[in-house]
Amino acid sequence: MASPQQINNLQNSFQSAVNLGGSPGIVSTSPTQSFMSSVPRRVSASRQTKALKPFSTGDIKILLLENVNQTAVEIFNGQGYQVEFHKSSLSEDELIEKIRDVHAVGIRSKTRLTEKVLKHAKNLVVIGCFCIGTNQVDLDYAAKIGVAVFNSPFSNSRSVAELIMAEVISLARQLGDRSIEMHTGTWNKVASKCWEVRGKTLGIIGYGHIGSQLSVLAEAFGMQVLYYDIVTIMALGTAKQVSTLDKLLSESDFVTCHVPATEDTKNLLSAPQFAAMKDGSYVLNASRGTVIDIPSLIQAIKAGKIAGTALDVYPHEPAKNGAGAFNDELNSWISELVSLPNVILTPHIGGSTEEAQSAIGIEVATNLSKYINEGASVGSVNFPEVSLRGLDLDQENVVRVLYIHHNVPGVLKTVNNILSNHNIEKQFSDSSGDIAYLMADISSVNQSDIKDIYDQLNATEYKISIRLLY
Ligand SMILES: NC(=O)c1ccc[n+]([C@@H]2O[C@H](COP(=O)([O-])OP(=O)(O)OC[C@H]3O[C@@H](n4cnc5c(N)ncnc54)[C@H](O)[C@@H]3O)[C@@H](O)[C@H]2O)c1
Ligand SMILES: O=C(O)CC[C@@H](O)C(=O)O
Repeated sequence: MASPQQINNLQNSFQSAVNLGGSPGIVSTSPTQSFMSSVPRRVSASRQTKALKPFSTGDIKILLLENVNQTAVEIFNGQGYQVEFHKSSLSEDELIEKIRDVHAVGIRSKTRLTEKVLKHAKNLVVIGCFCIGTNQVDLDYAAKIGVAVFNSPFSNSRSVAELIMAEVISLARQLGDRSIEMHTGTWNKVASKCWEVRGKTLGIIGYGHIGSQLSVLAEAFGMQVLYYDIVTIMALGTAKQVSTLDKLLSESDFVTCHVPATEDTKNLLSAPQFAAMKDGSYVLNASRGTVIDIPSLIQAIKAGKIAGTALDVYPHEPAKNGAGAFNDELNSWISELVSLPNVILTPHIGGSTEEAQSAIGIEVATNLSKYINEGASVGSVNFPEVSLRGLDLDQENVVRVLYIHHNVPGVLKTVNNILSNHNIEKQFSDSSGDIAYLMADISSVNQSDIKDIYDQLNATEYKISIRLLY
């Protein structure tokens, strides 16, 4: 586990890498119980900006599920937030109960934050997906209720690419089967249908962070790389982008999926696609369980068309670790799948390395803290990206207004009218679809003005949510 010093160093390098300004101070969400309490301000030694800090930090409640890395827990504890940590995901009923009062929730891929669940969240400000995928969250609904969602877009990409590379070789050499045989006392020294990967073609579907990392690794093993993507992407090394999925399928010895779970990628590989593949080729999937139609894959393996598969993700996955959790009740075809030769199955561990989890913990916890403390939404996946530079140390009586609203004409006029008794030091506003987000630093604000500003903004017809930081 990383030491506090290591976390600090990693956090510092993360902050400078993403170039997020502002203060590391402590803040809360809305002018509730403790907003008038006077808490000493903390100041960043390096940036010399003023820490925004309206309320007692003890008011901020963070719910962390699915064994989110301890680096995140330490960052949130360091901010003075109240952290409730769970190793596994929760049932929908438990989640609804727990989400009621919290300001932030941190999850990985198992927890479904649906509209039904989010409707019960009364104080929620931000969601952190401590992973790449965000399909488990209803992003549109979250934005609609003014909740920003952050993820970690690439901290585990290398880990996934390395796992896939290992599996490409394992499939080519039937390593899974040989290992299982040895574990049961069987010595089976065979070369038939075992291959080198050198000179073979790897077909990558989705040439994003993971697909492109994998491309570099595969070429280092002497493989040729083809990729198919819905956008035109510059090839790394000597990889070649192909214009159709069929072309990739018909020319590749190994086909691997690295696309997000969307309506378009549902059953992207099904019976017709397996039929279009080379005889004796291999299929890998470490993206999402919806991307491959597994019953059709089973038929293609049984028919001898596909020589093996490596799967890390499934349409339904167990909520927690444990013996017997991966069974036909979860997905009706599991016993059939496990009985087939050259099938490598892993429990969604593509991104599960110490390096990736620690980096994800730091990245997402830092972004969540910056959003809670300063309102900075840069890097959010469902929100307009807005940030303001930090306040100078000597600025007194300054309030930061965070106003999330419906994207309709007339808002700025109304809001600036409310703020007009004060000096607007700086202001930034952006929109994304129906949602818009305005940040403004206003000066010459007495403590007694704060509640009045809040009430006036709260009464505006366009408002989705408001926070005032000072
Ligand atoms: N197994 C794991 O532990 C693990 C870890 C990380 C990510 N993932 C999954 O892998 C997915 C990909 O990750 P990434 O970081 O490379 O994402 P990314 O967004 O960087 O890249 C995805 C690529 O897929 C392309 N794409 C989208 N729809 C497509 C389609 N219909 N056909 C072809 N290409 C399409 C996009 O244009 C993009 O280039 C994630 O969405 C996540 O669900 C799994
Ligand atoms: O850690 C997880 O649960 C998810 C890993 C991976 O699928 C991701 O989306 O990053």
